[in-house]
Amino acid sequence: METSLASLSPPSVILTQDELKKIAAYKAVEFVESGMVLGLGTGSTACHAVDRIGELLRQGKLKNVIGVPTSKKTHEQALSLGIPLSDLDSHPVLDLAIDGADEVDTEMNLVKGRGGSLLREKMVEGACKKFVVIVDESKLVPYIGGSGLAMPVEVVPFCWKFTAKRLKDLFEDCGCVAKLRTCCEKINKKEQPFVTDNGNYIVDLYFKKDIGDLKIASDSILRLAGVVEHGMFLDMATTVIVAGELGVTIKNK
Ligand SMILES: O=C[C@H](O)[C@H](O)[C@H](O)COP(=O)(O)O
Repeated sequence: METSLASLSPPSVILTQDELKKIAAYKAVEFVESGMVLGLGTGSTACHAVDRIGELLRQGKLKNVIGVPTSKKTHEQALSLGIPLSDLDSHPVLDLAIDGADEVDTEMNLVKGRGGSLLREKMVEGACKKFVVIVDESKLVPYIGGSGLAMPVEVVPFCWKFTAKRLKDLFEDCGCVAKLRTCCEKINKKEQPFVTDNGNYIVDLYFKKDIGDLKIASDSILRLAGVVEHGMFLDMATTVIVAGELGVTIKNK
């Protein structure tokens, strides 16, 4: 694993989190070449990368790029920018994907899916030769789950409470709390489940302690009937670009 510092001089003004996301995104788009088939990520950081790809295509600085979006939202964004689109059925091997993450640990393992797009992201990014992750420095954690925020699990709606209970029981020793994700829309003052692009629900897991061996944790979650996928992306990122107040760090596998 090699770590290098890109040449970005320390800013004289404090940058906002969104400006840092944009810096990481633009840096990642430098890896894009004409003729590539690209996985297009989802979320506020990936959105900057998709915008930039659209801009370079419009300017003629990139040509013949094809995008495979990881969500309906990114599909819409890419369409509006005139990026030619395809899917995994037609392009089962992609050259490069660029996407954000909710957490990045010291081994470049990720938590993704706080925006609800983890399943399509894992399918698309798992089919890429290179997967470039773009984050601002707030996403760096010492271990997965270390932010204290959600580790999302996509589950089928059928008896979701049963599945949520089994997920919680799996991680009882870590003080796990399992919560159904809801959306802002209420019907008769009642909160409604957040529904993914695939028609599923999300159960968010919160841990009080380190969950230990991530491969074991991953396998035990995936063994539960009712679980579709989880938001741990283990050993998938090939490059992580981190934008922080002191500049951009690029870490390669
Ligand atoms: O489902 C959402 C995706 O995994 C996003 O890549 C992740 O949540 C990071 O999003 P953002 O760049 O908005 O922080």
